[in-house]
Amino acid sequence: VVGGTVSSLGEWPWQVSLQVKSSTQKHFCGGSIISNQWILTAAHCIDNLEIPNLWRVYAGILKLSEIKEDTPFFRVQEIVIHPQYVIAETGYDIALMKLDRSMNFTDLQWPVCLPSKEERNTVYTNCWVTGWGYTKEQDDVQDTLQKVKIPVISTEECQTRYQQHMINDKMICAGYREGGKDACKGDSGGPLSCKHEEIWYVVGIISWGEGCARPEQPGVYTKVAEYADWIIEKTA
Ligand SMILES: Cc1c(O)cccc1C(=O)Nc1cccc2ccc(C(=N)N)cc12
Repeated sequence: VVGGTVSSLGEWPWQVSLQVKSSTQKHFCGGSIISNQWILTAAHCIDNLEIPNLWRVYAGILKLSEIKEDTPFFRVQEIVIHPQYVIAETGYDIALMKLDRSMNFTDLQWPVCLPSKEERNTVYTNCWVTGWGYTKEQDDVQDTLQKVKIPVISTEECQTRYQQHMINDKMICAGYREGGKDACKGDSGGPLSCKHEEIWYVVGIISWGEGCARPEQPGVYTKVAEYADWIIEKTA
């Protein structure tokens, strides 16, 4: 996250760190708890890492340095990638991870609400991006979960900022015209969380952007409401 501040423990209880255990173990992407057995993330996080057993899901964490050998994690039993996904920039950048066991909810690990298809036209005015990703384009993963408030912008404004791309109606964009605040590499798969009538929804999934926090280059997110039916079908 660029231009953000540190979060407090339990502030974003649906945020998880998706880590890959190979010869080493490291944070790869963010994700959101949407039920006691399913994590919502970005399909591009899984590129060439489709083997469920590689992944470890850490919930209820604020600092990545908290994670030790004996820190509990969830294994992944199944990975579901949207069938139309190719690369983040052309959309369908959405995936689901089924946990190997049901998660007990606590104050520190708790699901976020999914926006329904009917809420596709809701105007969200209180949206935040969270993650352990880069704080500038050439950076590294951060230790403490960061947060930053970012306004949603219209699809037409977003399309004018990305002339070389097709911003379709299954994408949602957020950013400041002057830049300075944005998601970045390492935040991918994490939520664009919006509070609407006292309830938090995962309105977007951190997907892509030209650089990070550049002026007139907003962040592009997978618009979760457009995939409500797909998510319900796959997690039933
Ligand atoms: C290609 C690249 C890097 O190598 C390092 C940092 C950023 C980038 C980059 O161009 N964009 C990105 C690469 C990977 C994930 C990203 C997620 C969000 C955003 C965003 N701005 N909302 C940009 C991303």
